[in-house]
Amino acid sequence: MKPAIIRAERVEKYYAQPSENRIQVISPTDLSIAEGEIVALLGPSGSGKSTLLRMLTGLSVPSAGKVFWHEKPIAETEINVSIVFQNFALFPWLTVLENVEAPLKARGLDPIERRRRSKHMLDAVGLDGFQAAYPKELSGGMRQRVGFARALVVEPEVLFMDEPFSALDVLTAENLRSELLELWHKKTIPTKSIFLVTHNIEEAVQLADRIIVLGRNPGHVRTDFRVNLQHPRDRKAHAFLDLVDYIYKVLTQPETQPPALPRTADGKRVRDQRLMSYQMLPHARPGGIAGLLELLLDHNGKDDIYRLADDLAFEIDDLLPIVDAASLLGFLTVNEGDAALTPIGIEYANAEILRQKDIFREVAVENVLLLRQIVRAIDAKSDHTVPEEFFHDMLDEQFSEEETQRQLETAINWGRFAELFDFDASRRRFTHPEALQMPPDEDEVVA
Ligand SMILES: Nc1ncnc2c1ncn2[C@@H]1O[C@H](COP(=O)(O)OP(=O)(O)OP(=O)(O)O)[C@@H](O)[C@H]1O
Repeated sequence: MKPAIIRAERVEKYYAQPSENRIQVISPTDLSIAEGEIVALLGPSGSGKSTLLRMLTGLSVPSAGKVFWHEKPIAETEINVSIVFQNFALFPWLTVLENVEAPLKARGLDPIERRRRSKHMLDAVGLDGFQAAYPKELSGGMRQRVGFARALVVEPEVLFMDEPFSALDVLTAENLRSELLELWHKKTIPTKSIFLVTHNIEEAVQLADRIIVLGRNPGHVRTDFRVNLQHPRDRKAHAFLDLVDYIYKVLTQPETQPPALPRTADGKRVRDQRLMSYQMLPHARPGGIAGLLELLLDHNGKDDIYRLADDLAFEIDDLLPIVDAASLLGFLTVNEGDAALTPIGIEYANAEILRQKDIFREVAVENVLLLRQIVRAIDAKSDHTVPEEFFHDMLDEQFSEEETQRQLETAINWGRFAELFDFDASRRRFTHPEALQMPPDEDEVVA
């Protein structure tokens, strides 16, 4: 095996919370990127893909562990990487040519040389003739070509890409992917390795020599394997589909053997989200859950999750939260990448909307601690209202601020659908579902 260009040794990332606790985003992880390979990093939303990319590129300092560039600590050496972002991240006030020249200017290259190199790179990505255009005049696909040209013009040893094709339409993305592969295989670019973060399984199998799949809570490597398929890869070939299916299985299979609970260097308590008192609610809407169950019913109550995603033209990131939510509520079970309806799931899929609400209410209270607590708190209060802040403060012991907001949004959404409670957005209070509109506070009354 070729020597590593970048090597991460037991890197981890955690974030401090207002309390003593810390949120562990990445548990201690070893990972290396070697010369000559395209590595794809897959994983569900929130598994820490971007966080890992940022640590490998030196953009973010690990909370513990080390990252080496050619075996030297990354902070102590000059590294040669560039990153292509999902949202292009171009400078809108600069022309296409000036955007591509920008990193060379930052590296102090003289104007003639930087213009020569930039024009050459614009030609290579098919943008000759667009040098004087501004980003806003270009389509998404063209903008991302500029993104590629700007990343490649510095001749990075490792090219990092964070979901570079996901903001593009299917055909444009396909086109750019094959052009990138061509540049790579024909060695038009001197880049020695490519590291791609994606949530698109087929994209990973199409491009990568090696695929790493992350799991969540906290982020950790679930599998890391080589893809030994010849290029160009045939998406319909058995070997291709087998790999796609395998990755789906890994992503949908519950992890029965959790890795050891991490410890921080200074001995502070690190929370493992698996051991939290609140389970993380998957962000799915009741309508989406019902849609999935109905589709499964049409498929005789059981099907491969990969096939379901294909039927729905969903990407795994869109489908997984719905599958997770349906599983949490007891509507289906997941085994070896297959989802199967449970008896209550079958009843739900066949029911009319009012009966669906009744069933949802029962299973939600039974299975979701947060909803149970909200209902109990409303019942216990004489005015039958509870401030959102109360639950916010409990949740943010365990989740980031952003995730706390998302958890509350999902709880409100589910609670409203099941008519367990209502939410008064102006007062930020949970209320009884049949509560009469409260009169405004006296000081809010305008005389
Ligand atoms: N500053 C922060 N403070 C607390 N938690 C954070 C912070 N930044 C990120 N996180 C958490 O880290 C986790 C991993 O985030 P990250 O963006 O790396 O995941 P991802 O796999 O790239 O997700 P996606 O596919 O949705 O982009 C998330 O749960 C996120 O809420």
